[in-house]
Amino acid sequence: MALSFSKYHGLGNDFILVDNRQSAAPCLTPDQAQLLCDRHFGIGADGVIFALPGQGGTDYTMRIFNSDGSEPEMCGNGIRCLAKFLADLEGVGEKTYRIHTLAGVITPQLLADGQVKVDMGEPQLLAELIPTTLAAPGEKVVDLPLVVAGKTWAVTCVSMGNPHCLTFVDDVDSLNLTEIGPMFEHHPQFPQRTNTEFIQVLAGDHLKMRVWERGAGITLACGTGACATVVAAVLTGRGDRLCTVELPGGDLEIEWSVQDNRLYMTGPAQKVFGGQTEI
Ligand SMILES: N[C@@H](CCC[C@H](N)C(=O)O)C(=O)O
Repeated sequence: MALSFSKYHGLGNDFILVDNRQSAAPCLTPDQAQLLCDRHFGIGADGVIFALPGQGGTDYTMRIFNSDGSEPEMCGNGIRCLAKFLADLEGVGEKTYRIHTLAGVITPQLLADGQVKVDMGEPQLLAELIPTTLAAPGEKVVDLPLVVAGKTWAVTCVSMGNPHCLTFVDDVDSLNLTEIGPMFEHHPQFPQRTNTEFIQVLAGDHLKMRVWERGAGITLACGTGACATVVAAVLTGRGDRLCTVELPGGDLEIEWSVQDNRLYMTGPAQKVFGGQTEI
């Protein structure tokens, strides 16, 4: 069977976008998505995103498979790419979409300058909502000790619909993420695995972050992770509510609003190419 696809990226976090508007179920299995994401034997991507019909009065539904075939609840860079993909399909410019995701309704807005601003919703902080067993149900995980690779890390946990474990370090570039990333991801205290962000504070409004993603490994950027980074920085008194988060693929502007407790993420989304592949 031939599959038409488009490839987009948000700061180098890259996705295969599939027009799945004719059916409520993704047209690929997790195994097929995993093959397409392979950088040697497939198209190459951090994940596959499906644009499905909207549910519950929304414009569209987003489903996503990570490059290992697992299905996350949300993807920040991915939803900016999806918004751009939908606008390209519809032939429109500035527009706001209401997108149903497994993490609730998310609202990306295409701006006049080509950037996409996304209302990412409210962060969840209670241990059982991350989920993690690092604290009792009803409690938050803020700067609590976690032993990984023989070292004690002070970690903060935040859910942006998907799980994030965040830790502040003196020098992000010196870390061997390939070695320690999988140990955080599969740590028994994260029953649904976790994304892990390593953060260096450059200034109160400027945080440098590297990420090991659940189901994808090292990526050049993570939108939900950037939002979780600002939440962790504010909770631990290390950063401001309005921050530039510097990632290997570029910068995201993140605001954690005092007014409505929601996270707002602004960044780019770019089409790379389109094509057809056999599956
Ligand atoms: N890159 C994403 C997050 C994708 C999902 C993540 N790997 C997970 O399993 O939760 C982003 O930009 O948010």
